[in-house]
Amino acid sequence: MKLRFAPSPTGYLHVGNARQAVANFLYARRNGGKFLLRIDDTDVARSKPEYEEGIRKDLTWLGLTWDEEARQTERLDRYAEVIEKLKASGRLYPCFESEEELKAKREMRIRAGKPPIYDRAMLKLTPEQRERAEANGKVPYWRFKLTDGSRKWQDLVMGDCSVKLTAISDPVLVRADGTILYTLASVIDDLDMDITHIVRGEDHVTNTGVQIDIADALGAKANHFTFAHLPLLLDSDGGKLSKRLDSLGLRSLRHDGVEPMTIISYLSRVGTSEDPYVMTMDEAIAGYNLANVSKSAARFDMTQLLALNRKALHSLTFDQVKDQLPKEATEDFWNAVRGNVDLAAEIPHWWEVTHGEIVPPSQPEDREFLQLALNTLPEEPWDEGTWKKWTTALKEQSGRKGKALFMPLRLALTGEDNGPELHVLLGLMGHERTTSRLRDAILA
Ligand SMILES: Nc1ncnc2c1ncn2[C@@H]1O[C@H](COP(=O)(O)OP(=O)(O)OP(=O)(O)O)[C@@H](O)[C@H]1O
Repeated sequence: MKLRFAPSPTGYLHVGNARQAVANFLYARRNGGKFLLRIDDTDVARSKPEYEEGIRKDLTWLGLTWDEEARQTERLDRYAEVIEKLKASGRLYPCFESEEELKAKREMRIRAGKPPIYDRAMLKLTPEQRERAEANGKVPYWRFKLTDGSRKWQDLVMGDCSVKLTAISDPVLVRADGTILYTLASVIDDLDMDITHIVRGEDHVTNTGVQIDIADALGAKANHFTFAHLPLLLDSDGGKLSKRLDSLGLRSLRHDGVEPMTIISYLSRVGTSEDPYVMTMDEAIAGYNLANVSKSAARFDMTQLLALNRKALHSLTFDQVKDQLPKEATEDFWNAVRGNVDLAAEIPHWWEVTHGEIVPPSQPEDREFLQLALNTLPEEPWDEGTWKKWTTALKEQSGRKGKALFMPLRLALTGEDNGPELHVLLGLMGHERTTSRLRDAILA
């Protein structure tokens, strides 16, 4: 068994692309198969080395490893060979119509109530007509003659699938400048590289019908590949994700401090009936099952991802998280804040709270209470009982309790209306910082 993830380096990966990478990887590993990374860079105008580098970096960060890799632009000689064969067999046929001519034809067909598919006029071109066109300086591009019928397959996610080839225009597979299109290059690669399972987005269903036809023309046996088309992942408003717009990009999730295993766990369960929980990679592999993937589009739920990430961060030990913490951070600090952050990007703020500077918000109606808090703050040395001693005294002298007692203190000491336990933070902040913060809050 061998699977592949074949992104085009035309942008940075978003969570939708990542869903496919994760599905291919987990499925391959679950079944003892191989996993190949193939960079589909035949679209030279849009492909960029920095995107390719970005893709590798994001996949590596996620913890996905691949056994082989390939790049389409390194296989151009092989493609040329196959293209010649398809031309010789007549399956690739030369076309000379311009964009404008094709547009006019499409409009005519629509007016005549016919589907706007290519009429195969160029199939009837005589050798003389072709010579004349070339003598006039026209260079052909090449279409693939689809068979007249439907291509069917049993999809691991979508079930029975069928694509009616008579309802599709013969696809252009070679441009006038001789460059190959993705649709053909990808079939040649999948055959040459012994890919057995093609797991990709639902946007490829029509391509699959065409590609089965191409694979057949290249001599592949029936049902050579097993297909699984996973529904697209939409943003929370149901909108399309786009590599070009960098929407929900892996890079930005990484920079915000989402843990890679949060993403793997989430993506392995999104669009299934099973709830995600924070898994190890081994658990994700062992529990992955394409049969659980729903046929309908799934929405990416940031709130759910953050809740999962909070749990993932909570479970990290000081040693595991050290690299993401401020340089001087201690284990006590991590233990105090670890249950209260959704994103690692929030950690520096808590470091400022316990060891740096913050500007407390103004609480004019609580100034007197804060002054009382300052007056009753126990002198050093502090110990485990200091918080209790302080708040008991404060409670007695102010007559406050519950939220009225704790919220002004929390706001004055941390600048936030929620966060780690105050008694733990107090110990980390120390007497001097606590005093000056209360003073600042009184003056704010
Ligand atoms: N929103 C999405 N949800 C799930 N899978 C997706 C989504 N968008 C793309 N994919 C899948 O990601 C894989 C990588 O494809 P590709 O690199 O062509 O991405 P793309 O986002 O479609 O790129 P482009 O915008 O350049 O066409 C394919 O399997 C494709 O089906």
